[in-house]
Amino acid sequence: MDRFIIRGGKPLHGEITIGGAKNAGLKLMVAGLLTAGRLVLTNVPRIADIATMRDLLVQHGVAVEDLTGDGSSYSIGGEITNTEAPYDIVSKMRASILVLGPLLARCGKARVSLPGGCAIGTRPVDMHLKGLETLGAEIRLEGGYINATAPKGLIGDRVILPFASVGATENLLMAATLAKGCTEIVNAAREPEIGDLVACLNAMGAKITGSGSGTLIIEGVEVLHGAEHRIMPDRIECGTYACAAAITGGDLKLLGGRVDDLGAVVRALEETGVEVTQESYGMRVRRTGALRGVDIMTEPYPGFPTDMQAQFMAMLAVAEGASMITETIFENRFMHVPELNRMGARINVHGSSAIIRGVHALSGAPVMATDLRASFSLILAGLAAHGETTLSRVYHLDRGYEAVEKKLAACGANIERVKG
Ligand SMILES: CC(=O)N[C@H]1[C@@H](OP(=O)(O)OP(=O)(O)OC[C@H]2O[C@@H](n3ccc(=O)[nH]c3=O)[C@H](O)[C@@H]2O)O[C@H](CO)[C@@H](O)[C@@H]1O
Ligand SMILES: C=C(OP(=O)(O)O)C(=O)O
Repeated sequence: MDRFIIRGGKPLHGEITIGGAKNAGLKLMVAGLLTAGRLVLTNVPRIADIATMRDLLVQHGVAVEDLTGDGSSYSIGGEITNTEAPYDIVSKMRASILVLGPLLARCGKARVSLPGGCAIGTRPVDMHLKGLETLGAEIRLEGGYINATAPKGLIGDRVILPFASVGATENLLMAATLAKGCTEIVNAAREPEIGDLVACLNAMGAKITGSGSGTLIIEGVEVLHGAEHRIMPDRIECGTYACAAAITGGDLKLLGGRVDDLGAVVRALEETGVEVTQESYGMRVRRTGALRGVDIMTEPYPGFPTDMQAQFMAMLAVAEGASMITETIFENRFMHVPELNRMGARINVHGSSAIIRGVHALSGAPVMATDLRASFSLILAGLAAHGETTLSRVYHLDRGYEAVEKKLAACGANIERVKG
């Protein structure tokens, strides 16, 4: 298992190119299941989750071609020969559940392993299943699998989501593109990645309106055709490197970064005393004064994203004064707290809130990654800490961040990957 060795204390200066968004790219690849034509995706991030999604799609029988040979551009589409998503892939990556709607819509049946929980929470899929049932699917849970059929095809209807779930919105949205008649998804999630998916589906011939409004209207069509789509920049990667500039007192140009996608994060950064500007090349983030504590609550978009919570906590650990972070999306997303405390942070968790009392400095320590964003919060702490930090279980990080050590080292960080 690879690990990182980080020797902290250097402010980061320079340019980092923001890659394509993991949380858009994965769903856009799944959209390839909806067409017998060719969906060409560009700006694909070279991360482990994308490779897992490629494996999943290939075992469904569709053609997945690496167009440039470097994993940055794929063509996806063709006939589906297998409608089962097996446990060994779904258990690796929860986004696999998103094949359920498209398989049902195109083939009238699907057998998908239940994803189960993960380090950050139990993460049920009841809203995905209830929504598909509203569209006419018959669903049975058996032996850890979701067995779904739509003998008469999917039929458009009104689905009211009790919570604006990102995954449920995407599953229903994709299924509804090929359903008979009109579907309305009320209380749909509004994350920018869903806007990207809508844009791609519409380019494939879908008829979707209401993107970003909380109500999606989908007029079903007979077939979707091929299209070409460039995956949006990863707002979470961008926000993460913004925290790297902030925690080290540096100045980073985040090429391709978009302030508009990161409203709540940018406002919180500014409250801590960090300067953020939109430039023609992307987002610039710099800090010259002290960091100040702030209070944050994670919420569905346009609120503060849960996927930025751990990284912000590392930053607030060295801010002046006290901060409070309340996590409302996942019930167990504070696994980084004991690790940050081992580096000298003073953080107490009370239920869904963490109180962070800023300390003057952190000190390097051996720490362990528990999930994707927690991993990066420990890297951030290591970049700011005195001495050496060793981060193990880097495979969590590799799920969603491309070339971390190269991007950071190019801006002056002392970080190396030790293979093992
Ligand atoms: C691959 C991807 O894009 N992952 C993102 C997606 O995850 P994901 O799509 O899993 O997140 P959801 O918005 O669906 O989940 C939010 C909350 O709703 C609960 N829930 C969800 C569905 C359901 O049927 N029943 C239910 O109870 C979940 O357990 C969780 O507590 O959105 C999350 C919230 O922005 C992000 O943190 C993840 O990075
Ligand atoms: C929680 C995340 O991803 P996933 O939904 O794939 O676990 C994330 O990207 O931070």
